[in-house]
Amino acid sequence: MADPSGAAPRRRVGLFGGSFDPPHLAHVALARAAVEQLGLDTLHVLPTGQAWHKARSLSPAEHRLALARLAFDPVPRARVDARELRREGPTYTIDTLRELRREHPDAELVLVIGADQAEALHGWRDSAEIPRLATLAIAERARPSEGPVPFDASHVPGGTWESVELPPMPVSATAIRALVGAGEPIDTLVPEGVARYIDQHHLYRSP
Ligand SMILES: Nc1ncnc2c1ncn2[C@@H]1O[C@H](COP(=O)(O)OP(=O)(O)OP(=O)(O)O)[C@@H](O)[C@H]1O
Ligand SMILES: O=C(O)c1ccc[n+]([C@@H]2O[C@H](COP(=O)([O-])O)[C@@H](O)[C@H]2O)c1
Repeated sequence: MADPSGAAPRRRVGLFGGSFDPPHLAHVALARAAVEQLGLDTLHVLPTGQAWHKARSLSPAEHRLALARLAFDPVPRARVDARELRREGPTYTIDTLRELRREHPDAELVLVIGADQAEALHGWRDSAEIPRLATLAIAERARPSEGPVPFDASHVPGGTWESVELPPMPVSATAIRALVGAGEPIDTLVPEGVARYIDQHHLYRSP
């Protein structure tokens, strides 16, 4: 229905961040579902720079950026945004939200995350400010051996969110790295171009 005030609807600008080491089919499905279901005008796909919250060090930025482009360039309205890879120091989503708020002062920002990250969100830098800058959109995440992660909404700062419906896809980048290390195929788990790039650059062959 048209807004009776005649005001144009606010643009919805999405953010979807991750280590993407490597990006896999659940990431791509989540990005597509977010664009469609949330009515996003744009989705910034943000490979993480320095992941302060992960124990292992990530693959070099140039590889993760190339892999992200191969995976997400075909997703309508998604654009791979390298700002977190270029930023000095640890990556905090709040910094990216503040930048995008300045760049899109009239838009609604929508932060897209999997349920596992939503449950950890209270531990993120300046987590209480996040729901003031962005609407949260949360996708269920399947565990490899069980059903979807039961999502506990009490963890969401601010208490409100939208959901992104995704068929359970029990795939993780950790499992893909392990398969490559063991010489097993990964073609059913990642986009074709991603599998080819991993092979050509000998990524993930040793732990
Ligand atoms: N299978 C999945 N289903 C739903 N969401 C997912 C899935 N895999 C990753 N995500 C979400 O995508 C975002 C980026 O995830 P990330 O790049 O860390 O992938 P990952 O598979 O969890 O990696 P790793 O195994 O290295 O921790 C996070 O918000 C995460 O919750
Ligand atoms: O801002 C933080 O403190 C923060 C803490 C943990 C994770 N994040 C972001 O959450 C996104 C998903 O993280 P991950 O670990 O699933 O790759 C990615 O964009 C990270 O930068 C952000």
